[in-house]
Parts: sequence; structure tokens; C-alpha cells
Amino acid sequence: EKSKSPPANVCDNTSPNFQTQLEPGAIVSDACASYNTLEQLNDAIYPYLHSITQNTDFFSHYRLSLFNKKCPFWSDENGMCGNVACAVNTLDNEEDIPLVWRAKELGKLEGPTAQHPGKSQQMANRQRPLQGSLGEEVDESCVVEYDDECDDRDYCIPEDESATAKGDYVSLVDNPERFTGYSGVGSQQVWEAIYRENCFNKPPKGVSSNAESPFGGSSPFSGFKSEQQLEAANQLRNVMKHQGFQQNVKSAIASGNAPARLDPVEFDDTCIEKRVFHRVISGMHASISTHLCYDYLNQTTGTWGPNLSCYEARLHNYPDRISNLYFNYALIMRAVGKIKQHIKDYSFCSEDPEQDARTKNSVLRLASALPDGPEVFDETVMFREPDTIALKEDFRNRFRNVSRIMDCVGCDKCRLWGKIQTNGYGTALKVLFEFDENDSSKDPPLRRTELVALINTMHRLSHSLRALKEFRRMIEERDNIPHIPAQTTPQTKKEVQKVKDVLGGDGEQKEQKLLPNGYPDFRRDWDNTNMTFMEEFWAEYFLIQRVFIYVMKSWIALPSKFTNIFIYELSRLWNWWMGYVPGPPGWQWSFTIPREEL
Ligand SMILES: Cc1cc2nc3c(=O)[nH]c(=O)nc-3n(C[C@H](O)[C@H](O)[C@H](O)COP(=O)(O)OP(=O)(O)OC[C@H]3O[C@@H](n4cnc5c(N)ncnc54)[C@H](O)[C@@H]3O)c2cc1C
Repeated sequence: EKSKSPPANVCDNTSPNFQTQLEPGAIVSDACASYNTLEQLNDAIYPYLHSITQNTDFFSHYRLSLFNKKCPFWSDENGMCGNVACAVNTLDNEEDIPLVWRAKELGKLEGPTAQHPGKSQQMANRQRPLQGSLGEEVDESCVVEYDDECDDRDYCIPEDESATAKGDYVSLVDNPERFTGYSGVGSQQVWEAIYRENCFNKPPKGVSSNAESPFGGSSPFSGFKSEQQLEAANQLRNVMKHQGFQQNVKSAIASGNAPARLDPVEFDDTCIEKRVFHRVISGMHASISTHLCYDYLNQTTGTWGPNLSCYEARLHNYPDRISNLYFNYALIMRAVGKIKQHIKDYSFCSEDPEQDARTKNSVLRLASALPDGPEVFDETVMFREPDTIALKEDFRNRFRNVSRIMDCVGCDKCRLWGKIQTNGYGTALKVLFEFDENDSSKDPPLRRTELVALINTMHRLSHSLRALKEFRRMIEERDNIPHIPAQTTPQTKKEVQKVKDVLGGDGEQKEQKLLPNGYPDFRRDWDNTNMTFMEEFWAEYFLIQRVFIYVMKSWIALPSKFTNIFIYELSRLWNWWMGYVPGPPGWQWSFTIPREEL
């Protein structure tokens, strides 16, 4: 099963030993770029990525089955998920703290949600199939996913897989990934189950590990009744084969003791494919930990902010976890760079050509800005040998299982982000191993939820890299460690410059607003020395368009405005006539947009 050494290039770096010394110039193992390069690229990419995920209707909403799916691996009665006893463990007694700081409240979803419309509703009103339930300003044709078939090559479970659970649309902007207080036995069991997926069987050549008799043997799941449960249980039998751990967790819940420590994850071999699987999971875990430590709620004082000791306990002292996070960033970056061809004909918003063009251009610009080919991650070193074909199938099934395990996360917000990120990595792997960078005609379809998940997962990692940098700065400041800037190689400089050229500006300082066509909004810093002819053209065009709409709207609103002012002033006159205080004037002159714009 061992892969042969890849060809000698910058990516000739498939050693099983993780990069534990986080030297900025060191190459992240199994990837092709150094920590420093990834960080510098990230500084230039982050503002643009942030803008896409926050300001486009397409990328700021996600469809998933959050509530309708039951955890198929263990039952709620065991207290393993969805149970307050396991979800709330941060403070000894949460009753003593205000309701809004309690884990149960912090884990709840916020903002509007909308149910997936039935087919007839989708057809009847293509422009507003959700009937405004996400807010009047949301363009629903950019949000609704029209039902289509799941493709065999999916690495994760499509969210609309079950006919009964059609899923809900939620706003990702209203539900940021941050501290929720979800912890204890419940979360530990989920992580444990996820890491157990890493224990690949060694199947005989050409036979997938799932080929064994489904329900035979001494499966710990023999009590399940429904077929779905049985199937899920079967696929997860390896995860749960250590019944001792189950017993441990149960008795921990029963006695209220601290949960059992996780068994160390076994590495029964070190071929690159299996290592990659572990690294993806561990990197995702590290990213979640980074966010919860960076956006942490002190449940005693109610203040939000970075928690340095949380970072030290979970990440700083574990360079392998940080290395895995950087590895994931390289992997996702490569996948996003690879979808350029595929999304050229992608329909983002079927009923709004302007937003459609804007969203498409934003993603195309992002994908074009990223380093070419395998400069950050070389997927071609994986699954090259004929006997790794079965491994690829196994890899895919394991990813599906990780998606299923997410239904066992007993905190809504955590489940939302857990599902998005699993889907994001699944999509990245699908793109890496199934897509042709130059000819998209044979690519499998890319579902809406997959694309949203991919870009949002990249944004999560990008934000994690920035948070880690800030944590390192805080430690240097606290311990009086002089900051030594990393050396930048000419190659890194070139790559960063390319990102800046394509995405525009000095990304670090400015959050760029995007115009409807995806070009940056130059209204405030109109500097045509920095703009291409097309950028100037579009900036000018949209400026005229906005002003025209503004003037027309003002004229239309004028009669009702004058009527309201007249009535209000009449009532003031009446008050004055009767000897009452007439009240403040009900109107004033103001400019609602900067004068320079006019
Ligand atoms: C899918 C999911 C999403 C979650 N989302 C959130 C969230 O948004 N906000 C929130 O506050 N909490 C969230 N949680 C809970 C959070 O991840 C922790 O489980 C919780 O904070 C308890 O932390 P812990 O210290 O017990 O260690 P955990 O993070 O639960 O880790 C359990 C064990 O795994 C090992 N481990 C830890 N990190 C890594 C790593 N990177 N690589 C390899 N091994 C590792 C360690 O041995 C550790 O003891 C989520 C949990 C899950 C399962």
C-alpha cells in the first residue's frame, strides 16, 4: 500500500514524520509551501475572501439538515448527544450564570432560517421561492438549491439526501463559528468517533474495507432497528469496536466524573493517503479550537475576546496540530485554484444576472489569484499506484462517515460549522482527485452546498491563520520575546505579488467592497494609476448606474415624503396653537451618499 516516492520537486516531501518544528521557512510536510509563504499569501487573500463570504447572498447562506436527522451511531438516551448533561460542562454550575452566557443559549442558531421549498413552490415563484423568510434584501435565487441527484463521486453526504429531511437555509453571517461552551463527554465522543475513522483496514488488493458482511459478527450495533441505523452502524463498526471506551463514557456520564481520555490514534501504517486523512481531520479540529479560543466568552464576566491560555492548552504546545491546519490551508487553496474552468459556466443566481456575474467574477478572481498548479499542494502524489484504487474508495467512505457523525454533535452552531467544514474538505478532495483543471467537460457536478462549503472552509482556515499569528504576537509580547520577521524568498514575493495584482490593493489594511461585477469598489480611493482599463470602465459604469437609481428613487419617493412632512408640521402647528410644546421638527436636509459621488 505504500506509495512510491514522488518525482523530485519542491513537493518531494512525503515523509511520515510530521513537521514538528514550526520554523517559518520550513515546508509544511506533505504540502509544497512553507509556513511563511502560506501566511504571506493568506495576508493578501484574507480580506477578499472575507468579503465574498460576508457580502454575497450565495456564499453567506447554507442549506443543511440540521434538525431532522437523528444521530445514527448512538442513541440520545445514552446521553451521548443532544443531552444537556454532556453539552454543558464549562462551568461547574451553569445555573449561576446569566442565561445568555450558558452553553445551551450560545449553541443555538441565530438569525432567520427558511425551509427548503417544495418543487411546486420552486417553480411557482422562481424569484422568491422562500417568500422572503431570510429577509427582504436577500436574493433568493442565489440561495435556493434546486434538487438534483447526488453523484457517486461525492466524498461527503449531500445534505438533501433524505427525502424527508429537505433541510433549512441558515445565514452564516448571523452564526459565526466561535465559543459555544459545548464540551465534555458529548463532544469528546464525537471527536473520538471521527478519529477512529482514521483506522483504515488493510483490505486485500482490490477489495474495499466495506466489503465485509454488513451485519455479521459481534457488532456492538446489533440493537438497531431501522435499515439506515444498521447501515450507518455497520460502516462505523470499526469506530466503535473498542467497547471499553463506550463503557468508560457511559460510566463517566453516570457518575458525573471527568470524561475518559481519548485513546491515542493508531497509525498502523504511514502511506501518504492515510496520513492525509488524519491530517485533514486534525487540521479541522485545530481550526475549530483556534476559533473557539480566539472568539471566547468568559462566562463569568460576559466578555468576548481571545483567550491565550485556551490557545496554549490546545494548540501552542502541539505543533503537529498547527502543522495540520497549515496543511489543510494548502490543500484547500489548491482545490479552489483548480475550479476555475468548472465555474466559468456555473449558475450562481438564476434570477439575478447582476449578482450572478458579480459572484462568479469574485470566485474567478480568487481562483486565478492563487498560485498555479502544484506550487502549494501536489495531489498527484496520491492514489498513483494501481493498488491504491481501493484505498481511494475507502477514503471516500470514511469521509461520508465523518459527515454522518456530525449529526451526533449536540450543539446546533457547532453542528452547522462541523457539517460545513466536513463538506468543504470533502469537496476539496473531490475537486483534487476528480476534476480536470484544463477540461471541465468530464468533471462531476459541483453542488451549490459543496461550493459554498469549500469557500467558507477556506475562509475559516484563512481566519485561523490570522488568529494564530495574533496569538503568537500576544505570547511574544507577554514573554518579551523579540519578534524576528521571517525571511521571504523571491518565489514567495512573486506569488504574493500575483495575489495582490489580481485581487487588488494591499489586502492587509483594506477590506474590499466588491462591485456587482466582482471588481473592487474604488469609490473611496479612486486612484486610476492602480486600475486597469476594464476596472475603470466598470467602476465608472456602476457609479453612473447607482446615481441614476438613487435619483429616480428620490423622485418617486418625493410626493409621499412631502405629504408626511405636511401632516407632521400641521400637527406641530396644532400643538403650538393649543399651547402645547410643538415637538422637534420632523425633517432635515442631509446627504445620504457622499457629495463627491454626485
Ligand atoms: C464537530 C464539532 C464542532 C465543534 N464546534 C465547536 C464550536 O464551534 N465552538 C465551541 O466552543 N466548541 C465546539 N466544539 C467543541 C470543541 O471542539 C471541544 O470538543 C470542546 O471545547 C472540549 O475541548 P477539550 O479540551 O475537551 O478537547 P477537544 O477539543 O474535545 O479534543 C479531544 C481530544 O482530542 C485530541 N485533540 C485535540 N485537538 C486535536 C487536534 N487538532 N488534532 C489531533 N488531536 C486533537 C486531544 O487528545 C484532546 O484531548 C465542537 C466539537 C465538535 C465535535
